[in-house]
Amino acid sequence: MEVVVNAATSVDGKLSTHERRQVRISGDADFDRVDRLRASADAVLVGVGTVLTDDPHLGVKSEDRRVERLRNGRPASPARVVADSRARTPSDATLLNDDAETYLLVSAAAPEDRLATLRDVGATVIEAGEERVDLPAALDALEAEGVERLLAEGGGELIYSLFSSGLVDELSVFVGSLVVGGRDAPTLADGEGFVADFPTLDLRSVERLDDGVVLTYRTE
Ligand SMILES: NC(=O)c1ccc[n+]([C@@H]2O[C@H](COP(=O)([O-])OP(=O)(O)OC[C@H]3O[C@@H](n4cnc5c(N)ncnc54)[C@H](O)[C@@H]3O)[C@@H](O)[C@H]2O)c1
Ligand SMILES: Nc1nc(=O)c(N)c(NC[C@H](O)[C@H](O)[C@H](O)COP(=O)(O)O)[nH]1
Repeated sequence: MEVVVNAATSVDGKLSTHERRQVRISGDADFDRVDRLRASADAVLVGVGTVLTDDPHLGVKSEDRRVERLRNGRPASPARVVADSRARTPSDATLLNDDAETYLLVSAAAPEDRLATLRDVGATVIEAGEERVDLPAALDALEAEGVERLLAEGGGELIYSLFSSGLVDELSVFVGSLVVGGRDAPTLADGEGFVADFPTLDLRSVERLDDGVVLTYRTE
């Protein structure tokens, strides 16, 4: 499976404010680039933190791209996937609508009643891990469902875990020209943090877009 991570940060590396309030960092051209990435993916992954704060849709917005996918025998939008150890995704979350399939990656610690409620509203549940989602195992299960290209859109906890499990193949970051600040504001990679064996990246391109730059890396 090919795993592509995409996010937008401020120049100081933040994904959102210290209150975890969403900030529009990307401009229209960058959101269109994200739409193109979504259109090329079989599934889009976010952490439940992002679902709880942003209530994202994660679908392909461009009608031309939706039509092109349908013409190729694919659903108009990729499947949505949430890393959600304890099944905290609200049952009225936008990404549970009928626009595409939705997978919830949960752990053995997820309460049965929450799982039943979420299955009732159409979610497909994949269990991997005891307390927290075991991402390598969960991604193997997604691959068995036909997901060959996965786009991970954040947030910082999830992106850190993907790096720490060695699962990232490509990273693109839009760096917008603003400073968000805040020692507790989410950054591109949060989690515990590395103290050695830092993942190193191979810078492949630098592109000026909107009022910022897009940096694209492959992992080594
Ligand atoms: N600017 C951007 O590109 C961008 C993108 C996405 C999110 N955001 C922002 O990021 C913030 C949310 O990020 P976050 O870091 O709080 O949450 P997150 O979206 O990374 O979700 C983290 C949660 O996922 C669950 N999870 C399950 N298994 C996990 C695993 N193996 N590893 C890590 N997490 C696992 C846990 O409950 C964890 O708390 C919001 O403020 C949102 O607006 C910004
Ligand atoms: N690329 C990007 N630029 C930003 O400036 C920003 N704030 C996000 N934030 C990620 C956000 O949390 C969601 O994951 C989706 O960007 C929302 O997607 P929808 O429009 O609901 O499909 N992402």
